[in-house]
Order: sequence, then structure tokens, then C-alpha cells
Amino acid sequence: MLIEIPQVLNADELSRVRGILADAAWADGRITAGSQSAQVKNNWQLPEQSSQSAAARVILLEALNRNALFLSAALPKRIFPPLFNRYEGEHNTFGNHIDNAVRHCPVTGQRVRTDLSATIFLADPDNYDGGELVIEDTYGQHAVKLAAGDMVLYPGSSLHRVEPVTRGARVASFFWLESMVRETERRRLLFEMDMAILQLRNTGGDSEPVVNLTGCYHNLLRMWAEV
Ligand SMILES: O=C(O)CCC(=O)C(=O)O
Ligand SMILES: [Fe+2]
Repeated sequence: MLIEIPQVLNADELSRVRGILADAAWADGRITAGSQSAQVKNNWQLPEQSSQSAAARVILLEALNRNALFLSAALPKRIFPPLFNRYEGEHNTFGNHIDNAVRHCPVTGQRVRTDLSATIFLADPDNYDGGELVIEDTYGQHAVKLAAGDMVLYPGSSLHRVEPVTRGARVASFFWLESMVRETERRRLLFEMDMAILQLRNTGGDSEPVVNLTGCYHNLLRMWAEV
């Protein structure tokens, strides 16, 4: 399931992140690629240990941790510290690949199983051409190009690519996360149930059936969650 989450970053956070990245020294994106994806990866990336990465990451993680839609859709257990990339000029594309299943996090020393992949768009889509994130799932291909501050979340098992940027620069943050609920279908069911309960609560308040349904949500989560 592909989920778009609008305005993960507010205007102030977006401008702070952009300010930090404006002075950054970008490196060849192949620094974090496996041998197979290195053959199709042709972008810029911020070294993960750089002070700019660390400063921008804090802003993103704070925004993610207060976003109810993100928390419900992802049910995060471990979030890999967000990375930053840039597609511009001759380094402007990333061909078809599937992300590595397990990533070692140098900051925490932990391993993260990449149940979900995420991109937070940081550049205004009017300022660049191309750069769609094309994600394949069982229903076909989806081209995603979102407003600055918006995010897309998709299963880590998906084949995906970034189309060549032919004008301007596409800047984004990308990361992976391990979910408390490993199976995509279970996670999707829980998300849909949570959203339906929210709608019922907003329209009719906490009636007895709504309380019971909320109990079912938590009991399913209790059955499936690995914490
Ligand atoms: O730039 C993006 O939106 C995705 C980057 C990506 O797929 C990756 O680094 O593995
Ligand atoms: Fe990827």
C-alpha cells in the first residue's frame, strides 16, 4: 500500500531544513548503495555523519513523531535516521531497484529491517521537471511527485525508481523503518480500521460500539505487534 501524508513538515520546519541543506557538501550517492543499485544510482547524497545531516534529521524526526497519520500507517518500531539526496545536472536519476532488506544504523548501532521506505519531498515541484518516484506494486506503477513537505510511504519490498530530473533540482529526504507489524496486509487492515474508527468518533462520539471496535483494534495490534 502506498500512502501519501501531506504537510509532514510545516513551513517553518521546511525553511529550516532547506537553510541547513543550502550550505551542505553533497557527495556521490553511491556511498550508501549496494553493488547492484550502485549501477543504476546516479544522484547526490549528504554524507550521513555530516553535521548538516544530523541537524536536519532532528527536525524531521520531531515532525514524524507528532504526525498521527504517519504513526498509524507505519506503526514504527525503529526509524533509520533520515538521509538526504539531490538530483540535479549530471547526477539526476536512480534506476529500478529494491532497497536492501536490512540496514545497519551507524548512529544507534542497531539493525533496521526495512518494512517501509519513505520519501519526504523538500523541493517545490514547480522548480524542477521529472524526478517522479515511480513505485510498482501488484496494481501497477504509480508516479509520485508531491508538494514540498509531503511524504510518501511504501512497502520496502517494492521495485521503484526516480525518473531523470531534466530541469532544476529535486531535493528530498529518504529513509526506512521497521514496523511493529511486519506484514503489509496486516498493517493496512489496522490502518483502515483506525481511520474508520476516527471517522466514527468524529461524527458520533464514543458510543458503545465505537468503544468495542477500538478494543478490537487494540486486541489485533496486541496479537500482531512485535515490540
Ligand atoms: O529519492 C527518492 O525518492 C528515493 C531514493 C531511493 O530509492 C533510495 O535511495 O533507495
Ligand atoms: Fe530506493
